[in-house]
Amino acid sequence: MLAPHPPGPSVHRGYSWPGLEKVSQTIYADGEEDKQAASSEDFAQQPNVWLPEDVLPGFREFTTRFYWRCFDAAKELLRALALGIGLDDEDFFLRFHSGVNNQLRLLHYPPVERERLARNEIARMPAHSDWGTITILFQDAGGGLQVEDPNQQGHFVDATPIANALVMNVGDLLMRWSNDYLKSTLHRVTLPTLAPSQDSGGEPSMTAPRYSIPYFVSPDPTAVIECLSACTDAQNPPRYPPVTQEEYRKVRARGQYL
Ligand SMILES: O=C(O)CCC(=O)C(=O)O
Ligand SMILES: [Fe+2]
Repeated sequence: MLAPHPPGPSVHRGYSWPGLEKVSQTIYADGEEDKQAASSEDFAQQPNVWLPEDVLPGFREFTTRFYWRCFDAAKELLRALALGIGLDDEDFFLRFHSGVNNQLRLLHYPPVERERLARNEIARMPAHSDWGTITILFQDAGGGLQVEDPNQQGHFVDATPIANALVMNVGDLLMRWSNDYLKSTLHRVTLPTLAPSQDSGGEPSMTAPRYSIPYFVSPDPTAVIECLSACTDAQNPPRYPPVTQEEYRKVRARGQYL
């Protein structure tokens, strides 16, 4: 193993093999390890785990550049969200996000038997919400990502791939900030929507592999997330107590909700 995932389920770095997280094959990379080590203890405990440079020349440099490019796009979204929520200060969210606590994941879902996936005997990724502020997601053309209809529990709709478009998920912390005005929806990855004949020419009883790249945008660990007054009033009091990102991450890593 050239870039092994560190022990324990809550540290997301390096290569994570199928089954480790009940997900699939993933490579995690986080921003810039120099910055992390310098910026907080937390990141010193979670240094990146890179492949040796000669195994995949340029991977580290490219991935790091891509990480910060994604953050540029995310900052535009955070500004738009601030205005959409009704804040006067479009930079409000930026003050809580230096970018070092984001996470870039390169996901590979190997081919699986269609029947078993259809019968829910295996899941590509079970239903969950993301923990951070927002997630931006790049997905291939195969389909399979579904989002729960917030008005109809248990009813999932396809997030059909659109060429050159990214998907943006609202995470739990933006839901808390906005006092449920923006919902962090449950989503999952299931059977590809592409017909077997359109798959990449493999076995018809097997799905094609799936590739996706989520970029999780999280506040800095010490940021306090508190329901915004723009989203609360007498009829709509704050639904959540203030919490730091670090506290919330730990609670969710234990499989709990606050
Ligand atoms: O692979 C996908 O499209 C979804 C990934 C996802 O939801 C996640 O990693 O949190
Ligand atoms: Fe997700």
